[in-house]
Amino acid sequence: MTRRDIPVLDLGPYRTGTPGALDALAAELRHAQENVGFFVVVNHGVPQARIDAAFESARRFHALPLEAKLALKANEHNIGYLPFKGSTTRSSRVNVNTKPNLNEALFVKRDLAPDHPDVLAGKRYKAPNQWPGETALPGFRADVVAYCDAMEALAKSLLPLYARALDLPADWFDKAFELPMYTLRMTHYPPVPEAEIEDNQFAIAPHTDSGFLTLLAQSDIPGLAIRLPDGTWIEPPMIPGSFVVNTGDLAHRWTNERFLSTPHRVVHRTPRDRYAIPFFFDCSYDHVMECIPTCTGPGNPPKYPPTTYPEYQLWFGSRNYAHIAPKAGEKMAAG
Ligand SMILES: O=C(O)CCC(=O)C(=O)O
Ligand SMILES: [Fe+2]
Repeated sequence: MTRRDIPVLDLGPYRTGTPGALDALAAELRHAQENVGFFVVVNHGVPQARIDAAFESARRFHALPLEAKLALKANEHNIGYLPFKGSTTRSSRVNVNTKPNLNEALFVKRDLAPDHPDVLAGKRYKAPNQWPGETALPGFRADVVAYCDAMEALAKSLLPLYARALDLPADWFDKAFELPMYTLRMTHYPPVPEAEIEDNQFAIAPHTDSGFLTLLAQSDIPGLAIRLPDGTWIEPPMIPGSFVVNTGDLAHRWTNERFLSTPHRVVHRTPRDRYAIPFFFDCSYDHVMECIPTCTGPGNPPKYPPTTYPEYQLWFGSRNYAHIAPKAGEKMAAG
């Protein structure tokens, strides 16, 4: 297997409305989703300055003193700071991960005001972000929110392709994604001397992402590897300014396993700090993901019960993070 096994999709003709471009690209997407679960997009329209500012925000945040970061420790909504070695990827189906990941991260969700009705109602995963002060990091909040807005717009623009790839009308996902849930993970992987890395320990251990799709701005430092269905690990083509896009577990379940949720991991051997800013994109909070009609039929019954974002994320979060646990009466999806 070679690098060429991860398809590169050019969004240019689709974005400019070239006749036939939607269905041509949807066919490429279908191939990528059914065979690899990962692809790379170019000509996506997100300005490079916006991407650079997001990487710079990650660098600035993690350069803060540890006490300042610990003051923002991730809460029951998985919003906030996850300390170094603060997660162990127990949700994995491809590796028994017992060692904590060699990274620290800041999790950001849609920027809700403290008096937002869902916040006041105490809904899981609906809470204000935990920002460092404007004095400590001037412009940080504005840059991160602008990046989330750009990622939300890009992800939404891909939905007609996902719909056509599944032989559905182009607007089929519109209702489900009326107010998408999303999470930006701003990760720092410090260089760790070889001698300090234990057996079966990773910068981020083999895992599948939990959501519908992930947009990962390409880092200039390698480390990400993808496990193809035949078991070989390959690296995505490093195309500056591109995004690596992959399907997560919720798309895998929703499509009755037609779209792959492909395992991946990060091994960080470059003696430099590595930053990653994956954006995890999901449907609206209350939308019930029930097996997509074109993914089931005689002899192919739905393999999963219908589920919602909070039900599935609660299972995933409680496996991987000590700070996430179901409360009495809270519904959780079996993984
Ligand atoms: O750091 C990367 O390149 C990928 C990180 C990743 O897979 C994740 O955070 O889910
Ligand atoms: Fe991932």
